[in-house]
Amino acid sequence: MNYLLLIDGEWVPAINKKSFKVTNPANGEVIGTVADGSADDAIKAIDAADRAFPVWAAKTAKERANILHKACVLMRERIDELARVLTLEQGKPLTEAKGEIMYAADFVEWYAEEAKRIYGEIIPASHPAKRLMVLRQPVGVVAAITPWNFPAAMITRKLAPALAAGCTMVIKPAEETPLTACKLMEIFIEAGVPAGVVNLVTGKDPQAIGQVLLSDPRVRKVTFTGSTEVGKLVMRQAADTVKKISLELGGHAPFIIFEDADIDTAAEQLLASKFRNAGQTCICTNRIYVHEQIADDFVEVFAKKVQQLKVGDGLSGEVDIGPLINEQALEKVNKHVQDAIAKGAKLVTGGKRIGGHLYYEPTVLCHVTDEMLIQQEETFGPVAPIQTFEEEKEVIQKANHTPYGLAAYLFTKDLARAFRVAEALEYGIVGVNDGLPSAAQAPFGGMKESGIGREGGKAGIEEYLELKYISVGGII
Ligand SMILES: NC(=O)c1ccc[n+]([C@@H]2O[C@H](COP(=O)([O-])OP(=O)(O)OC[C@H]3O[C@@H](n4cnc5c(N)ncnc54)[C@H](O)[C@@H]3O)[C@@H](O)[C@H]2O)c1
Ligand SMILES: O=C[C@H](O)CS(=O)(=O)O
Repeated sequence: MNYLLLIDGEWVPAINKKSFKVTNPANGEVIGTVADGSADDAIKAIDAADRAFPVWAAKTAKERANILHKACVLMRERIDELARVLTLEQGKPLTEAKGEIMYAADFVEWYAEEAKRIYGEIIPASHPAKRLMVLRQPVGVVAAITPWNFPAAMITRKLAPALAAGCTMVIKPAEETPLTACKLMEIFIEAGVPAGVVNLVTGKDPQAIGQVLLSDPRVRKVTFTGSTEVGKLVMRQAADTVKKISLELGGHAPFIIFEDADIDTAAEQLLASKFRNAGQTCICTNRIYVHEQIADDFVEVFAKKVQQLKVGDGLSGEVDIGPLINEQALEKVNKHVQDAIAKGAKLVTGGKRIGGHLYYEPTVLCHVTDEMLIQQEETFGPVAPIQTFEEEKEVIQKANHTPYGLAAYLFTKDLARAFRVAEALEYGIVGVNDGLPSAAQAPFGGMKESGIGREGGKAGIEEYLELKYISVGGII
């Protein structure tokens, strides 16, 4: 697979004619090459998006919706091809990759429908000769910067509402997973997206491309998904031209299991929340709080399930956990495990690298304390650190004691406690007896240093719209 940049409806080489290799994290093999775009290519892409904006914005909602519906159909028809490329470059098991493609297509379907419901308002005037109204209009050219862990869904979660609203877009995908982005562009072109409406600038140097996307005054909106560290940098750079901004950043999810919870259900849901994508999702559980009354039983049940997990190449059949994305990621995971053990945690299962490549054993630690790095930093790997608690108020304080505020989980059969605790948790997403809350029709996003804005659901399209208030006088 060898791809170029998509600019103004054409696949073109980078101006510097450079390209870079894409490798399979399961074995290090080269699986393709893509253009190594730079600042000059980003400028050309913005030129194209700027030219295309008035024409795309002038299309009817139905015309935009029809194209999005077609793209969704094509994604679902090509799920096997898309999922295989996604697993090859990102590493997740094929079943998870297919799940991601379905999830990504759901955003396209949802916003194909929402495109036709961008309603305005008529406001009762306080003067008889006036008429007050509000229009919702597309923001304009959007820059999208996306991460490697969900290379399809993190693009369509932005592209679909932006196109539905009438915006045009320049996308810079993660350098680790550009091929899925290229495949998606082929689909949107085939679905009928006109030249220049969506542009793709791949590159090994995100800073050079980002610098242009974040400073060009023609870009009126930046939507970023990635680490909190880079998100802060993006926010600073976007401030100089006062761009609208959406940030979907890091998380550090607490998973609270009360004494009345069903142990097997909580263990199954924790397995899903913790080990999906080898623990490389922004809403993966990162801290586990089990009530002291059930802690021993829970750890025994959970550890047995973890030991059943199969680790290997995501393309090789029945695998539950694929490789981590790169050496740095694996080193961080191992650092968290070794730090915890050095500070008194007990290793229940796992705890080491497997073989010569980027595989790490699914790991459970108990007797974890707040002083350990794993309780403070986003691990982004297959490690489940467990500590106990006694009182509801205590565990809520612990759960909220973090700069992050993306997702949290609680398990109880007590309805009053479910609402009391869910309302007290300082997180944008709360799973109550549910370890997998994400859905295209729901608003996804965080509080505090986990982000600004929401993606998905009704809220997700507002990020790409400007409200215009029109006051008409002299109507006698
Ligand atoms: N909240 C969410 O919805 C969500 C979803 C997925 C991932 N994430 C978070 O993303 C992180 C993992 O993804 P990642 O490793 O790709 O994050 P990252 O911040 O390293 O990179 C994200 C994107 O930013 C680009 N980038 C990096 N430095 C840049 C710069 N100086 N200027 C412009 N762009 C730059 C990268 O090339 C990539 O496209 C985790 O923290 C995870 O929690 C959050
Ligand atoms: O990692 C970030 C994704 O947003 C996770 S999810 O697939 O949306 O739950």
